[in-house]
Amino acid sequence: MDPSIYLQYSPPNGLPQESKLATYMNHSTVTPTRSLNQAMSKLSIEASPTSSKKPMPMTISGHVPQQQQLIPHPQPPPIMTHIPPPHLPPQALLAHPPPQVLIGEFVPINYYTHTPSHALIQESPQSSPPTPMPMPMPVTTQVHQENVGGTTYFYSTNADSLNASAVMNTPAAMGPDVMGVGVPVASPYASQMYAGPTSHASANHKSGLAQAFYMPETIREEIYQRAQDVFLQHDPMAYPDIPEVVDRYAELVPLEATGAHALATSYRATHRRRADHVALRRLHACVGAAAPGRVDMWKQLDHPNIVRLQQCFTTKAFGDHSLVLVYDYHPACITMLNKYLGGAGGDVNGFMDPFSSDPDAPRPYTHQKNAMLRAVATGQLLPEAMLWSMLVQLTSALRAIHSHGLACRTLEPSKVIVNGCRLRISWPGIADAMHNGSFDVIQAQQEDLVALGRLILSLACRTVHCDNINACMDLVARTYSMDLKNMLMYLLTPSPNVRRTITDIMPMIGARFFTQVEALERRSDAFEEQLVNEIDNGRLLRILIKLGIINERPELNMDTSWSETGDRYMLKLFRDHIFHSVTPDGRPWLDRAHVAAALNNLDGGNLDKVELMSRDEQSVLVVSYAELKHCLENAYEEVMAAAAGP
Ligand SMILES: Nc1ncnc2c1ncn2[C@@H]1O[C@H](COP(=O)(O)OP(=O)(O)OP(=O)(O)O)[C@@H](O)[C@H]1O
Repeated sequence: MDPSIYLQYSPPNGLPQESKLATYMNHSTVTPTRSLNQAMSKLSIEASPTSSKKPMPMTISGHVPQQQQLIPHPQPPPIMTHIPPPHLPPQALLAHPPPQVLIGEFVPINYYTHTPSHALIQESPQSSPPTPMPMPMPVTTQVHQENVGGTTYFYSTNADSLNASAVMNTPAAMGPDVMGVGVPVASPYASQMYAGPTSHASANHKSGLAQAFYMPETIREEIYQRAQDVFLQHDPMAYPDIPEVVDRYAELVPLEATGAHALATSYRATHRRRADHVALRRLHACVGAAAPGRVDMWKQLDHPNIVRLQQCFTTKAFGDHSLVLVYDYHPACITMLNKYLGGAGGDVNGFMDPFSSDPDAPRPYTHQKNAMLRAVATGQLLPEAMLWSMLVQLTSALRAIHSHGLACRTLEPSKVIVNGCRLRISWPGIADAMHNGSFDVIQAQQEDLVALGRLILSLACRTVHCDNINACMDLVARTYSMDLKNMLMYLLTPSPNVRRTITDIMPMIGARFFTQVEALERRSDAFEEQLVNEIDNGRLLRILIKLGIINERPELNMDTSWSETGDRYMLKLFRDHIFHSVTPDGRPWLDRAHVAAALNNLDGGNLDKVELMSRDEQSVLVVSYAELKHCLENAYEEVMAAAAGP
């Protein structure tokens, strides 16, 4: 706008020419998008409809507020107090999580506590997702101002905006229900609006709408634990014998304490170029080369219940002729032995090794029986559903291995790792890498089935000392179903004349496959829902980044007042509105729902109005989020253009 036009008008409570607000009103409406420019040309300017208000011709991207918005505020707020627009619920980004209930580790049916849906409605009646609005066109408009109790209010008015509002209220814009023809109308801004929680998530699993916005504690804990594991710093001086670099890998950290005469050692390492983590299994002084054919077959095997073998190489970096196998690294995993069987001691009750030199140590049979009875008495036996879940996962892994013409040969509690409710066979292919001689694969596969039976029996009795099969089966029969007992009997009693296959036990698992599938579906629902929230959080973060880049920028293109004038001044006031609002008695008003709602409205660029008060509390500007979004886009484009250079 030509400043002379502005100077012609000097209202009694008008803005001084150098006012920052005036610089906003003077701002250019050149929009960053071509379509908006084209739309602008179709719009016309109309005179102010209300004679009581003083027209100030200016160019502003905005819309005529509804009639009631033009009526002066009867009691203008004496201080900067903003009432939060109640349209949108807060996002997960912005608050501490409420407590969650962990339900079932292996059968993760429910990640949330249940609450009837009426509770949700009471808690936050205005939490429905906003109606996406069409993008306002930058139009030449008129601004009215009025002074109420010493505060000047500015409104933009324009007949075209009224038309825009009218368009908003057409049946087509209101969606299929209003139109009554069932034709959904897609909003071009749907991707920018928070869609709210899904009905199945909020109605079935949560104890309040607030929980819809925060990640369930179980998921958060799992993810934090993994991150913690990955970012754990190790002192390189603590492992002086470990080489700095082994082949393409560096930063080796032992995964376990090993004795001086260990035959194998495991490390976490980092790929020097890709920077991702891997798990290395080093076989000490392994002179014979690995059987290349079978190791290659293991590399082909990609299964969710088997740790993937990436490569295998020999090295002298450790001072001997070591064979190193490289596997995918699964952070924060724990061996089944440590998790369910009490670690190296071998049972969950922490009894001593029955073969120890201690004369008071219980003898194997007594020890075994005591361990089992103690587990029953103290309620430490695992739920049957969990055992079936493990059986399904391990059976699935063995099925993949056997169908590749391989045999596991190392299925034991210390060679299965657990991550949450996922089991994986760890260090697969080690036996084939160590012994390159030929062996009977069919026989080895039969032994895998027995090993599977022993593993499940150990878990059922919560002890690795399962040599007395009869006593163990007794316990299983007393505690678990006949189906489980029959399955274990089948696995543990090989018949020399009958060749069994892993598929033979599938009918014995039967409908429990469905239970497992349902549990996984529920788990994936829970994760998907969190993903939706995180996508929205990312959107809010991006808009915050844009605001941060613009607000308080010391200078742009040698203009030191850039961030304080024009569009940027509006954004500064908006930043105050979001983050620096105060209560009527002057205390900071900290409402994260307000922050999230304001950012969502800004991102959506809808036509709702927001009152922005200048810091001297002399003026209040009533603008739509659409205008603010326009200001944001303009200012950000300016910064980007400056960053790109001439
Ligand atoms: N792929 C993997 N990713 C991350 N950690 C793993 C992986 N495989 C195994 N681990 C972890 O490495 C550690 C050592 O595993 P390892 O199999 O060497 O255990 P172990 O009981 O000491 O067996 P062994 O006596 O045969 O060495 C365990 O804590 C296990 O959780």
